[in-house]
Amino acid sequence: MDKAGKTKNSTEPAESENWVSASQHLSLIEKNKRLQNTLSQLIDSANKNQQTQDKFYQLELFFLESQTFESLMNRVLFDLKHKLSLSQVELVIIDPDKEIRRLLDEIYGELDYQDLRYVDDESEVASIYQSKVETRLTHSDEFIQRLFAGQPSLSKSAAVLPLWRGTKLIGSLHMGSPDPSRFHHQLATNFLQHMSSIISVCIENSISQERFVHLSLVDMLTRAKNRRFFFQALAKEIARATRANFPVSCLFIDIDYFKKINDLHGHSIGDRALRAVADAINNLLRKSDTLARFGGEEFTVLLPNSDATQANEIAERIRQTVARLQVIGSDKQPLKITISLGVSSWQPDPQKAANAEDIQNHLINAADKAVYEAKEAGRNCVKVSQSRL
Ligand SMILES: Nc1nc2c(ncn2[C@@H]2O[C@H](COP(=O)(O)OP(=O)(O)OP(=O)(O)O)[C@@H](O)[C@H]2O)c(=O)[nH]1
Repeated sequence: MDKAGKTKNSTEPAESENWVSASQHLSLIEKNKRLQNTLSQLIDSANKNQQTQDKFYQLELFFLESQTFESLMNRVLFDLKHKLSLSQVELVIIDPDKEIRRLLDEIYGELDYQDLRYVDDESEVASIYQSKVETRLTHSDEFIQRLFAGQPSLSKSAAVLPLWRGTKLIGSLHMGSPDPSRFHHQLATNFLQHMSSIISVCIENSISQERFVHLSLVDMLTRAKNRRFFFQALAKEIARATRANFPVSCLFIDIDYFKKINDLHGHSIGDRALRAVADAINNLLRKSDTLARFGGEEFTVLLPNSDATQANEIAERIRQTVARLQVIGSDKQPLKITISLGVSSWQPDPQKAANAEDIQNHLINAADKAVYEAKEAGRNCVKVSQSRL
């Protein structure tokens, strides 16, 4: 019983138990401070993580938005460097049989990136990793030197990310930082790995997209470009020639008496002759020239930076080469294949501004007329248009 006569409840703590000593009180305050510190560090780190996640999320969207292989490469090789403050970015793409290189070459012509490297098979990528092909963060000078071989060493740490599509290795992405602690082996790699998966998907998608573009610009029989591509290339070339003050020339090429080849030897031998003519012309052209199949047995060639004299020489060389072709006919004898060629040229004149459409019409109409003259003159010859704009 207490002084008030109440019986003390046995479950209530004794007064001495309720009493907290000053030292215990201080220690609780300390503990609380520490907990608050830990909490604010956790919140800090969660915020930083959120910011990093947002940054990577934005980057991934940025990659996913690229419509062509060219724009994707610009984003991966240049923009990524700036957005993540990197010193070096290099991309390696596995391209067996050089199929991707050929495809891009045919669509874009010269599409050269210093930091884009193609290799023929997986083993060349595996050799970069030395051991297992998996995400690697390193500050090993020796590894970094080898990674960016041939370039001055600007990086003190690097992330090496394999690019997978499912279980298929399609390439490798290498990022270098001037900061030695940027890519250290304890850093969480999940953001980087996620980004590399997105880049893998984007690479595959953009290449599939380019395959469609290619189908719509190339003549399937002869592998020459089609009329649509020719007009696009011509418009681009006229703009470039105007800026740089270069001449542009066009050849119109028509196979002589082609109907007879079909009639005498059948359509499939006619097709073979068409392919042989296209290949022969293509082999005589520069990479920057464009051969297109304009219609049935008609081809056009766009010759950037060539004047009438140079174009005439090329036309004559093509004529002679085609005349020597050995395409075997249905009678097992070589066919007689000859072509008639018309040449047109245009040279920018600073005194006389011309509009692009007029230049285009002039080049096409003049070359077309010149082929007609070559046919009239007995075929198997070259005529150079004297018409000026
Ligand atoms: N085998 C084949 N023949 C084609 C193709 N496209 C067009 N041709 C044929 O090309 C022939 C063109 O004949 P014409 O326009 O009369 O000209 P040509 O016989 O070459 O006579 P000239 O041009 O006057 O020397 C036609 O018989 C078309 O059927 C094709 O893809 N394959």
